[in-house]
Amino acid sequence: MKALSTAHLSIGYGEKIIASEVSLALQPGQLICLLGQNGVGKSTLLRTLSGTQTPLSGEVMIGEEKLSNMDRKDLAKQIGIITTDKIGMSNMSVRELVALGRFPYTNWIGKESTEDKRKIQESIDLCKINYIEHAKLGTLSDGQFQKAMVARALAQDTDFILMDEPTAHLDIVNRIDMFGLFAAIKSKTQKAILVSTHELDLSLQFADQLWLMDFNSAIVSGDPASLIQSGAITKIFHHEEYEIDLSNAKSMIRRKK
Ligand SMILES: Nc1ncnc2c1ncn2[C@@H]1O[C@H](COP(=O)(O)OP(=O)(O)OP(=O)(O)O)[C@@H](O)[C@H]1O
Repeated sequence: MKALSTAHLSIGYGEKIIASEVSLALQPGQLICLLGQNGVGKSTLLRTLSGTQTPLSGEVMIGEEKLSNMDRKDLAKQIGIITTDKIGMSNMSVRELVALGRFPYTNWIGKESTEDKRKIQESIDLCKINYIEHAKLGTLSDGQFQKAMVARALAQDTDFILMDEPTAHLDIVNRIDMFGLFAAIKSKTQKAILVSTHELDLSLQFADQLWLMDFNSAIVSGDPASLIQSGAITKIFHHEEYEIDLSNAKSMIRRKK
């Protein structure tokens, strides 16, 4: 499996540059959390890495191949993206949503092959949503819906899964559950997962690497322990009156004995 990487990448909108000279790589089997304050550009970076937004300059690549040279269907076989957009298909069942992940593989009639059926079932099993397989999307809780969206991305069977704030609106139990799911997917499938999130404590606990975005600064990457030690994390969440105490951050959540 190849890496998703960037070279001399600038991201933004027209004259508005959000980040430039971005040099990052997402490797197979890695769970990376992208952290930063509201409005710093996390969604913009995720969209650009997924090929849904055009870079201002520079390139995003899979191995040696430029995303800009790939057609949409090939790209959809390599990168899956889950955004916070609520899809307006409340009458669709969970299984039907997951099956949508197979769209880059199905033929023009859209008929499911044995392989499609197997991938759909595997994804539903891994996300442990069998009990709501036939439920309509409109009847799901936010947590159930998010898991169904992850299952859809899994069914798409891409090497890279990018997620934009997948735990927004979830309670603490479901947030832990989601991050546990990402870790399980990573270990079982060796897929590369990039999650944009505001969950600092869970990111420190579960991520192999963090990418830290700050205004008017280069994106900093590294493993959680070294970024705590270097002060890089407290720097991006600076506040005039408060400071983040990370001395116990990694021990907030513990696996039960
Ligand atoms: N379509 C757009 N056109 C112009 N500017 C935009 C557009 N979308 C976002 N922006 C701006 O780009 C900047 C980065 O936005 P982005 O949504 O990437 O931030 P974010 O880090 O994901 O924020 P949050 O944590 O609040 O979701 C913001 O200043 C935002 O206003």
